[in-house]
Amino acid sequence: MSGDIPAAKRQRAEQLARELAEHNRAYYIEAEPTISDAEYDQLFRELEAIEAEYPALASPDSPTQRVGAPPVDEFESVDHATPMLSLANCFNDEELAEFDRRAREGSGRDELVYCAEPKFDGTALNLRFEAGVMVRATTRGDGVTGEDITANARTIRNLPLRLATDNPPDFIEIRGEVVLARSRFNELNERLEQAGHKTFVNPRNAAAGSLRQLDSRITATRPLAFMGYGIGRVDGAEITDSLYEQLQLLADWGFSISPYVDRVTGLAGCRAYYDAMAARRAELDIEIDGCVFKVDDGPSRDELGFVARAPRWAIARKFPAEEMTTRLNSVEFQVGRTGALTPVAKLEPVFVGGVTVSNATLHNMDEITRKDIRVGDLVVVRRAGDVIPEVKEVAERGANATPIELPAACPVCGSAVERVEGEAVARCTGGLVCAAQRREALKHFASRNALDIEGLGDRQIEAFVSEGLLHSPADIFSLAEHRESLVEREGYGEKSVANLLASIEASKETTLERFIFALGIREVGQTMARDLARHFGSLEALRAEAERYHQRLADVHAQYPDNKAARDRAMVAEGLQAVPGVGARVAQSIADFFIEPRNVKVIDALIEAGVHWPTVDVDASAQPLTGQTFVLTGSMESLTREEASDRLEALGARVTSSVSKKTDYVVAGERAGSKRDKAEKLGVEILDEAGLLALLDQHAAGSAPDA
Ligand SMILES: NC(=O)c1ccc[n+]([C@@H]2O[C@H](COP(=O)([O-])OP(=O)(O)OC[C@H]3O[C@@H](n4cnc5c(N)ncnc54)[C@H](O)[C@@H]3O)[C@@H](O)[C@H]2O)c1
Ligand SMILES: [Zn+2]
Repeated sequence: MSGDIPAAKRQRAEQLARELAEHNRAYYIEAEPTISDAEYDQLFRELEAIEAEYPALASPDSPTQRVGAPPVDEFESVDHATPMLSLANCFNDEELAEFDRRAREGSGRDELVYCAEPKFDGTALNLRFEAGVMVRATTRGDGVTGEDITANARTIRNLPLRLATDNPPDFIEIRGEVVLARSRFNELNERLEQAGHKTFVNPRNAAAGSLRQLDSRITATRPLAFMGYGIGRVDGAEITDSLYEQLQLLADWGFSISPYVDRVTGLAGCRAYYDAMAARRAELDIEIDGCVFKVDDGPSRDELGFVARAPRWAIARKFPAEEMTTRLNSVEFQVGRTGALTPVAKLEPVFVGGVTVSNATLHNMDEITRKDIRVGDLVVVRRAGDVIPEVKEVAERGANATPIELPAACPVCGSAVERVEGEAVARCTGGLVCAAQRREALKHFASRNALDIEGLGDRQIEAFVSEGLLHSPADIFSLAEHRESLVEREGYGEKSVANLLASIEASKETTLERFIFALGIREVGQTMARDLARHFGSLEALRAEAERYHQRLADVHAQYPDNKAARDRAMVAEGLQAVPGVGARVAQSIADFFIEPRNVKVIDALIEAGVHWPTVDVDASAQPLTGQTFVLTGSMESLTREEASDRLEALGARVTSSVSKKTDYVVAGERAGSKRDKAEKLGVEILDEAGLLALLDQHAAGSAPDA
């Protein structure tokens, strides 16, 4: 039978097995992996696929049949009372559905209830308690035999050394993950760096490496935490067979468990849980790399049983890998709306964060220099959540790698490129002469949150700009003069041109805040535009104040030519800076914008073309919470953050995302983290959920007409 296996397959399987065993050692023993988890998983799946096709190749010691890595001599080896297995994993929704289908069939249920938990990205630990006292702690090792690291485990501060109960089981194994919170990880790395030691790549490796220290005094200096997730063998006590209830039991006994554990029903429940955790991932201080779904009831689990390395009743639904390595082929400089030159990496396409990425930002020249990135290098690309993919660091220096240089002239218009002292950003000095800046300014002007011109998207603008139909935003309103030639264009016709011209006409009726936002003033986003509109009520008032500010700035400069602190102090009370959220930098760019004659010309032309808006009644728009800034953090029971934010904004408040001295209130729900700490440090008032509701009620009541 083994004669049927093609030699190439056998060789590949052997090679994969060898490589994976080597990676296991680097990962579990050294805590210094040499490839990313995603790449490891790819190799693992390749081996699994070959073994599925040729089962004779799946030897009992194949990495697909075993867990982790065997213990080393440095620690004493200890057998677990029940094996510590791994988890089957899946990377997409179909595989999750397949798991649910098999679990239902295997257990004979129409629908299963799952205990849903975050999958901690740390390292597993098994604890033995005898008569309620922790007597031994072991690593997972190869799943059967682990390493005795009791002395190290005792140093973990949130790990109870005695169960908080009067009736402990005679014997119990408690399992969980040793983790290092992100914030603690950064502190640790800083400390290591200062002491001239090697730093860790990520919190997981730091946790694993710290736990396996031969000197427990070193472990004691590492801010590790233990998060309980399960129970192994139990003697001398009847405990609930519901995994969800077992977790509550762990919590009662004094263990930290994830605040996000839940009980969900069926595939739909698992999906919703996964989506919710994926959305929350970035803000969690303890890193997670997926969700775990475990069949909650004991009898169903017994029906399902185990395969070699994992239970059939549990699955880890992994988040898409956020980092991958690939080749940096070249660098292009893109010119933005404000002339800023952004270096963009052109990459060998790579699947990361759930999408194929071939462009990633390199941020600016300072970052490139700091990370010493060169064309031809193998680089780590990161795409976390919805953020733009970035080149994080060099993974390996390429042969013949060449340094990246900032062009002296704008790649689009040829104007000089300038780098302002103390700023990381380089800019094209061409202004509206530069087609790239014009194009980006026009895209911004027509975009949804600005004038919202339907039918005039990025693609159309690019075409119109390159054909010379559009130079400045005001030209949009004379497109009607080119009706004839527009109709002739490919992909256009009478009807689409009529639609486009109609939506351009309709966009003339707008609001002051949209108009201010559409101008594309540097540093002025949507929220700021709204605040400016509300504060000044009219464009004339804003313009007048910008001019006054500019003049005042010049005077103050003359008064204190060498004293920036004095200048800053003198400007604090100036008109523009009285608007919430407007600091010296923003005020300066607003002033610069309105002083520039080319901008004034564009504004006048737009108004001339018929763009108009109702005046904002400054007094009427002053609402109970106008001028107050809120930051929301943590979760609340009775309303989501979006709802809270909507209700606050409806009362005139500003809701922002970062806490500063200018923040009036931080609303801290359950599990609020670093933002709450920062508020405490800065002395910003903190409201809990009840406090927020009271505040909302008070103002809602206040605005209702009294009988
Ligand atoms: N980069 C490398 O070289 C390399 C090498 C080996 C392994 N790996 C990574 O490790 C994975 C395999 O490791 P594994 O076998 O430890 O599996 P795993 O880490 O994917 O899943 C099993 C482990 O999850 C942990 N876990 C976290 N939260 C849990 C929860 N709520 N309930 C139960 N368990 C929970 C437990 O420690 C358990 O042992 C691979 O898929 C790969 O991503 C990478
Ligand atoms: Zn240019």
